[in-house]
Amino acid sequence: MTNRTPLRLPGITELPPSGRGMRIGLFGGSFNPVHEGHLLVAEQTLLKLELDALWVLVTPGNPLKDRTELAPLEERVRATRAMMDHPRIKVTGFEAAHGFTYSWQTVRFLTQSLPGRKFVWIMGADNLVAFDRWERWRDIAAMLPMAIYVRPGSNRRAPTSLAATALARYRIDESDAGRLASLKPPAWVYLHGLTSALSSSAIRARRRREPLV
Ligand SMILES: Nc1ncnc2c1ncn2[C@@H]1O[C@H](COP(=O)(O)OP(=O)(O)OP(=O)(O)O)[C@@H](O)[C@H]1O
Ligand SMILES: O=C(O)c1ccc[n+]([C@@H]2O[C@H](COP(=O)([O-])O)[C@@H](O)[C@H]2O)c1
Repeated sequence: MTNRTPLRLPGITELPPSGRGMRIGLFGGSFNPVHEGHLLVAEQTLLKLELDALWVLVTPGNPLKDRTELAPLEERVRATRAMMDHPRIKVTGFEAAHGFTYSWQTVRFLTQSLPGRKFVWIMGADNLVAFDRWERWRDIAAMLPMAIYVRPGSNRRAPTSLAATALARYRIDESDAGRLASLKPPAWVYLHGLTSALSSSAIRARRRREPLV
């Protein structure tokens, strides 16, 4: 008998199973374009959550964002792979191939198809502010633990946002972040650490002003 579950996710290669169940961070994003703030979140959460791997999910399109300026998925996947060249990081655009629009679909698919893995949802503090507008956000919180990473501009609003307040009793102390992946959801942590003020929208705005940059 083997506990290896074959992965059928395009762009993700199988990793060796570990005795305690592999801990995998899911870091979804538009990456339009990718920047060093994304890399910072990826590296810091790998470390602080004691993850074995981080899967970067390049979305076909955030359902809450305007898509006028959205670069093609393949282009965003390619640039994100180049930026996140790290042995524990896998970058994939698999949500598009499955026709997933909402994160709850991705989370349900992964947690059901790979029950031996311990998944954690990762997002910046700005997304906690808007989390109550996500489709089936309470179901997401009930399906897997979540880690919120500090982000300049959102740190005052995020901890008192509607979703943070609704989920307040499930918040764990940052000193326990290494245990988060093993906790039964709902469970979440607000992570502090190195910060980056970079944003894709600011980069796009600069490119519009200075097209040759
Ligand atoms: N500088 C940053 N610090 C912390 N988290 C970040 C930072 N930039 C992006 N993130 C997080 O990374 C994920 C992907 O972000 P995304 O691709 O939307 O980039 P963005 O810079 O937020 O884009 P935009 O400015 O267009 O909203 C999100 O969870 C977001 O909160
Ligand atoms: O499912 C939703 O309703 C939903 C709403 C907003 C954002 N998301 C997801 O959140 C992740 C971060 O999005 P973004 O655009 O902030 O990088 C990305 O995986 C999106 O698909 C998901």
